[in-house]
Amino acid sequence: MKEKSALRKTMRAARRDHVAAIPDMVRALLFNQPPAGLSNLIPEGANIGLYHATDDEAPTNGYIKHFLESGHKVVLPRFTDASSPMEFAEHTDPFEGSDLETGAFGIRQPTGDAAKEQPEVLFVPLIAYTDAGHRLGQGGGHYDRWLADHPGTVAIGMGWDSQLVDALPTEPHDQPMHAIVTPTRLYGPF
Ligand SMILES: Nc1nc2c(c(=O)[nH]1)N(C=O)[C@@H](CNc1ccc(C(=O)N[C@@H](CCC(=O)O)C(=O)O)cc1)CN2
Ligand SMILES: Nc1ncnc2c1ncn2[C@@H]1O[C@H](COP(=O)(O)OP(=O)(O)OP(=O)(O)O)[C@@H](O)[C@H]1O
Repeated sequence: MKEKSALRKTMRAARRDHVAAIPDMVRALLFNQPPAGLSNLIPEGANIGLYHATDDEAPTNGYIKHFLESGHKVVLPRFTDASSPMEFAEHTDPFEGSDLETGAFGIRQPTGDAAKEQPEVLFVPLIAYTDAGHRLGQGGGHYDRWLADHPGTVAIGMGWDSQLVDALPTEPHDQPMHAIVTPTRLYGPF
């Protein structure tokens, strides 16, 4: 969809500028652990899906460590290219990343021998979001397809405040988030 691709371009650039303007010492303090308001959405012992963040994405390392320390299994997406579906596999070493390898688009993901697992709560990267929980992703349809195929999943968008937009172009396959978390706000739970 043309309108979405144009918006992705603008919003990726806005995100790059936003992140570049955050001093490193401040950035290190952000997204260290999920806000208390999310705890109702996260059943005890649930498998938690996160992602391995690229440079400008909301960082996930703090959440990964937090959930592992709280007794949850953490799973990360694994995919071969933009057109094939993604799956999730267990990640146990956030300190060294010894169980990860670099895949398509330079994204670190679980190696082939990591056990396939299903997330029950899924933190989702995004390019833009609205205050009603609508989300614009990378355009591969990976998360939209996965969430359509796993309807019980609690989906929580993770992004920077600069990624908020008034409205997004929508298509019937777009999957709404149950909540969106930023360094300053929790939108939802809806
Ligand atoms: N960190 C991370 N992992 C993820 C995703 C994501 O958005 N972020 N995904 C989300 O679905 C899945 C991978 N799917 C992807 C689909 C398309 C592109 C993509 O088109 N990338 C752009 C480059 C973006 C940029 O760096 O500005 C491209 O190559 O044109 C990336 C990932 C699963 N893992
Ligand atoms: N449930 C689905 N079944 C089949 N194809 C789908 C489904 N959901 C999305 N797609 C396809 O995926 C492609 C990308 O969709 P869209 O532009 O909405 O992606 P996005 O929301 O930005 O990406 P993502 O969900 O990966 O972050 C579209 O061609 C769309 O038709």
